[in-house]
Amino acid sequence: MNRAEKAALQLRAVDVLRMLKETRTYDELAETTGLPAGDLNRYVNGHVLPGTERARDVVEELGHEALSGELEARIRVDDEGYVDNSAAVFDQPFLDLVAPVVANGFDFERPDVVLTAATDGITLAASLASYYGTRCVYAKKRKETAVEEFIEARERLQSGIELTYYLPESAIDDGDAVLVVDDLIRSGETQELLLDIVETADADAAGVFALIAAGEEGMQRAREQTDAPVGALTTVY
Ligand SMILES: Nc1ncnc2[nH]cnc12
Repeated sequence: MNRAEKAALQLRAVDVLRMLKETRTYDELAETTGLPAGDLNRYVNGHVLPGTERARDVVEELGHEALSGELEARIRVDDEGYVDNSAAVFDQPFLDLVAPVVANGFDFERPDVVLTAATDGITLAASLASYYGTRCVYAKKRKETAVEEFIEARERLQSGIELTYYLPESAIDDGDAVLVVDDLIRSGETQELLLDIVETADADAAGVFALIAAGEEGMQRAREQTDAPVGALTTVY
């Protein structure tokens, strides 16, 4: 971790503690975290920053659990198993808390680019890209105007419909480490297309991440396609 990442981690730990503090007293927060109430008070009030190790523990362990809980509280699954996650993907401050937890808790290689597919993954990808200080790029189902060269990935879906995603060729360089992210992974079809784009670009996958895994199928499919870590913050059904 470089100095800027350490500072970002310390600030994110404060964000996580502030989130937890909203529903707890300092004594309860001390119990949850195992840290002294006096220190917590100074962190939450912004007078002192937690050291790097403490910050890492807060973000990786507490953050992960707390954010999975927050995410679960924000999503609704309908009778047919479809997920309404608008309360998560429309909430940029929430996603800004997710980014350091993802960056520190999933063994992903440090990416040069964060890649998603338009549209619902974009806010998450933007948070992650901002945390890592990298580009955020997204493939679309149509060719953007005035771009001359595209990387294309085409697939026939389970439904029989052919789907093509297009990414401007300049978005990913040879040898880039690319973190593939999306709000939701279910069949794994979108992730497969995005991983195809990474391969066509002669780049390397740094990992595959989704906020929500709807079942295990998509995660499994992604694992078959890449050796990079594949993870989700929460799994429904
Ligand atoms: N919102 C959603 N819920 C469940 N499966 C999906 N596949 C694509 N979008 C989905």
